[in-house]
Amino acid sequence: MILDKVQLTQFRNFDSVQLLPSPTLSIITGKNGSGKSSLLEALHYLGYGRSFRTSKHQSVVQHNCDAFTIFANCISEGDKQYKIGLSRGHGEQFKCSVNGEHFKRLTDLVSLLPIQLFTPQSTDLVIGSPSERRRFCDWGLFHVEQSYADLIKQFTKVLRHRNALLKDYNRDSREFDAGYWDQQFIVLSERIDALRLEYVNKLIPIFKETCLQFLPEFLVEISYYRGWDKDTELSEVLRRKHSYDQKVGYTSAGPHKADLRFKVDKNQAQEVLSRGQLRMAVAALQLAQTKLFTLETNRHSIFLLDDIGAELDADKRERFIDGLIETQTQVFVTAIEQEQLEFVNKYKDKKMFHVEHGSVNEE
Ligand SMILES: Nc1ncnc2c1ncn2[C@@H]1O[C@H](COP(=O)(O)OP(=O)(O)OP(=O)(O)O)[C@@H](O)[C@H]1O
Repeated sequence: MILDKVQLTQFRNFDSVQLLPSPTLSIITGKNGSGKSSLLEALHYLGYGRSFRTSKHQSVVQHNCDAFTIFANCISEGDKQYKIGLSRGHGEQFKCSVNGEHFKRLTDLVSLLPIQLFTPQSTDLVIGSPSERRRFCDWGLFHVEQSYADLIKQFTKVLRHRNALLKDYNRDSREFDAGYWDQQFIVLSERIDALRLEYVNKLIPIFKETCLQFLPEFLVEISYYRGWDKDTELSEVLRRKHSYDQKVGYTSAGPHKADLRFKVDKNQAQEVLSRGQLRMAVAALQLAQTKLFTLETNRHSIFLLDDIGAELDADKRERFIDGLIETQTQVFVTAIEQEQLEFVNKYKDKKMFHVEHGSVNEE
């Protein structure tokens, strides 16, 4: 799916703007505070139902206005058109529609548009908490494996219930000890683990090959940790951890503790790599995921690159964008100045946009 037209109203500093992006590469330039990241933020809403800068939807609504609206005209691989609308006002729920039909669940909308984001903060994917890497893996599975979103939803419900019983264990242990919730927990955990393992096993060789282009001087390795000891059955792990879990009031092992572990030359990545190199590791990982997505689904994804000039040298910027365009990804890039992207002259059907005073003009 690619974006053919995007219209925003009352979104950040944009009163009302329209963008007709290129199917391959759209470059958005403008001074600090002109609204470049806000444009990407609006596209991010279409793929995730949230901003990448704030968890407060009201911050995104233009000052002194009631609601923001994002409208997008998308074209699928089979040339089918989708008209997507999304709006949210102060204290309201999302209103979303696809081809005029209103959707109750935001997941129905976000599953249509596989969007990835790279920003100067993206190093968190390597050096941040395991939840960042679980989200990364889950994005890949969510867009490749149709049943995955429901599986995660069921698991989250069971985990919450199990944790509530653990917290209450001293008052009433009967429901917990009956074993029904453990059985559910184990069945769902093993299904999630099997899918994640299969996914990571496909990702690793693509990542290795991509790393050779981005960080050839290092041996970068990733391995999958499933959230409990690899040689022990989950039922046994839960049994051994029971008194600890009861004391702390939550489940300390399971797929909600899974991770993708990074090693660079057998050390922690942050001990070996510079900030720019960490960004390259993230770029390689996201590019590998994009390649895998295209291979598995034969669909186009969308990639947002915010502030590309920050700590990536020209050679790496070019390599990153080349790699994305080779996988037929629709790419949106922001930069303060066009000089940061001189190499883009080689792309024939790119479009350049300039953002200024709340308007977006094609150049
Ligand atoms: N809710 C809002 N209503 C109106 N204007 C807003 C709102 N929130 C932020 N702004 C303003 O919108 C502008 C756009 O900011 P944005 O971060 O998108 O700019 P940018 O071009 O990415 O800047 P930089 O290059 O510094 O990262 C800023 O001037 C900001 O003050």
